[in-house]
Amino acid sequence: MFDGIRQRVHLTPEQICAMADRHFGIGCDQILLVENPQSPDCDFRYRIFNADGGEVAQCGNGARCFAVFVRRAGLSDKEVIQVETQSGQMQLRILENGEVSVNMGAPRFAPEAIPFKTLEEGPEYLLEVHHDTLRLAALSMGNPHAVLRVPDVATAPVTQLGPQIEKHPDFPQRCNVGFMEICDSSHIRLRVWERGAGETLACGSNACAAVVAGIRWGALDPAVAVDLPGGRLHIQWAGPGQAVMMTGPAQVVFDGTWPL
Ligand SMILES: N[C@@H](CCC[C@H](N)C(=O)O)C(=O)O
Repeated sequence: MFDGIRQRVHLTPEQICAMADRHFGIGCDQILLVENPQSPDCDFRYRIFNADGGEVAQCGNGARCFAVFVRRAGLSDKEVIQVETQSGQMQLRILENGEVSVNMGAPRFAPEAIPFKTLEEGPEYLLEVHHDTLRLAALSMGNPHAVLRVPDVATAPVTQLGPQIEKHPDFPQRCNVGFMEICDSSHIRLRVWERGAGETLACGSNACAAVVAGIRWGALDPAVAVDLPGGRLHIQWAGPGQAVMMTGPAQVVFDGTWPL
């Protein structure tokens, strides 16, 4: 059980993100707040906040970082850590090489589960954006994702189209937008415009969404290496109803304390 919360402080997520910026001079993409779990099967529970202070249900990078944080702080020596999140129970496994493998759960495609406004469910949708019609996949990894295929990720219009798709009225809870270049059937390059955070160096849940979309389009194998600006992830998906497995590193950047 987690016994780290000794003092309750009343800060809003916006205040925490702003303090992180002020004290550490960084732009945080997400912050995780750790709590005691409700289920006896779980070791920890955490809540996830985007840089804009909005609470969200899923964060693949956060899951890997959390596993490394727990091990480093000596909070658990279990090989598999069970955590509760808003998107359900997740298993985080620390591998011998220090990387973390995360069971990200099964993707969901039902439009109301994403949520995405469309008349029919499909592996691909057409979305009108500023007089252009874009082809994209829409799916949920516990949080909403759109994935577009681009010829060259380096020149993809991430900062132009990303915010427009993120806030498109057909995504009523907004979405994370991935721009995927398929190098070959087991290797993609990806840049992500994240809901509530803008373009980030990596997004684990969008990496899962991109690989799932590519597999459904018949363009990718069940195991794919995903190169993001921040590093490489390995994603595996065996098909509908199966959980997506994400494996990759997490690196400690610094420790800090806030005088409250
Ligand atoms: N911005 C996302 C939540 C964070 C995703 C994360 N960076 C990841 O690695 O999966 C959202 O609003 O859903």
